[in-house]
Amino acid sequence: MPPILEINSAAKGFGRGRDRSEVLRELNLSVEEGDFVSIIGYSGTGKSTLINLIAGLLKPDSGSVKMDGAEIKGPGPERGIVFQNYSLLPWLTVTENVRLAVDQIYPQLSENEWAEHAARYIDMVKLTPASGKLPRELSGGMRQRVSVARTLAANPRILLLDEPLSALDALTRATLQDEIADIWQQNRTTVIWITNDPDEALLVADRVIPLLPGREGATLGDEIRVDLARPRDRKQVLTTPEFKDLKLRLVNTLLGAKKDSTPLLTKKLSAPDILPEDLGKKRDFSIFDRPAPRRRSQLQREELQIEAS
Ligand SMILES: Nc1ncnc2c1ncn2[C@@H]1O[C@H](COP(=O)(O)OP(=O)(O)OP(=O)(O)O)[C@@H](O)[C@H]1O
Repeated sequence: MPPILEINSAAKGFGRGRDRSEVLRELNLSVEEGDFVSIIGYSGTGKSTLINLIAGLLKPDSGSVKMDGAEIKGPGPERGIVFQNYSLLPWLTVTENVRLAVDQIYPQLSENEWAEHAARYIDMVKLTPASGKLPRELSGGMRQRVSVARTLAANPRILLLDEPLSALDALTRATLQDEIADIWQQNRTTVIWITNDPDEALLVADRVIPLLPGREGATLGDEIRVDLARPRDRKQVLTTPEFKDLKLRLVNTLLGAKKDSTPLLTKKLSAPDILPEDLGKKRDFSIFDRPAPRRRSQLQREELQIEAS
C-alpha cells in the first residue's frame, strides 16, 4: 500500500524572469497513516508553501505530491487545515462555526445527528460551556480550539496544522499543545504540524523534520525520531537528558543550515521608469498643457542589485 502522503523531488518557486525566487527544492517526504510529523523551520523558509502544496492550494513546479499514491490536484475534505489566524466566521457561534464543516461534509445528517456530531468535537477541545458564544467573546486560545474542532469535525484523514499556536501566549500554547497531542492519541489521525519552535516540535511529534534554508531554496533535512513515551508530561520531559539531546541536535541542524545559506534571496529590481518631477522648479505651463513625464529608459537603464537574507 502506498504511504498516505508522498512527496518526490518537488520544487516550488514564485515569480518570473528576474523576479523569480526559488522557495522549495528537492523535497522528499513519506508519511504513513497515523504518523505525527512536525516540520520546523525559520520564518520565511517556505513552511506555509509546503503545507499549501499538501493541501492542494498550490501545485509543485516539478516533482510530485501524492496522497494514497494519486497526485493531489486540489483541496479536498480528506486534508483539513488549521491556520494561525483561526479563520472563524464572526457572526456564528462556536457550535454554528463547527456546524459549517459538518454541513458541507455530511449534508445528509439530521438535525439531531449534526448537533451530536458537533457537540462531540466541541467537547473534545473542552469548549462545551462556551458552545453558544460568538468568536469575539472567546480568548485567542478558545478561538483556536474552535478551529481545531471545526477541522476535526470534518473527519480529515490528514490534519495540517500551519503554526496553529503562534499567536498565543506561552502558557495557552503549552496547554493546547498537550490537548492536541491527547486528541491525536485518541483518534490517531495523521498529523503534519508546522512550527518554528523546537520545544513544540519535540513535545508533540514522533518525527521532527527540519526545513533547511539554502541558496537555491529550502529543502527537508534528516528526520529526528522522538521516541518519548506518551502522554508526555512536559514538566518531566523537558528536563530529561534524552529531550535535551534531541533539542541540541535539532537546534544545531537549524543553526548550521542558516549559517550556510547566505543570502536567501537575490533580486534585480528596476527603478520606476518615470523621472520624478522637480516640484521646486518654477513652472511656466498650465496644468492642461503639461509635458509628458520623462522616462528613465529614454535617458539610461538603471538596475539595482539587492541581497537580503
Ligand atoms: N503566492 C506567493 N507569491 C510570491 N511569493 C510567495 C508566495 N507565497 C510565498 N511566497 C514567498 O515564499 C517565501 C516563503 O514563504 P512562506 O510563507 O511559505 O514561508 P514560511 O516559512 O511559512 O514563513 P512564516 O513562518 O513567516 O509564515 C517567502 O519569501 C514568500 O515571500
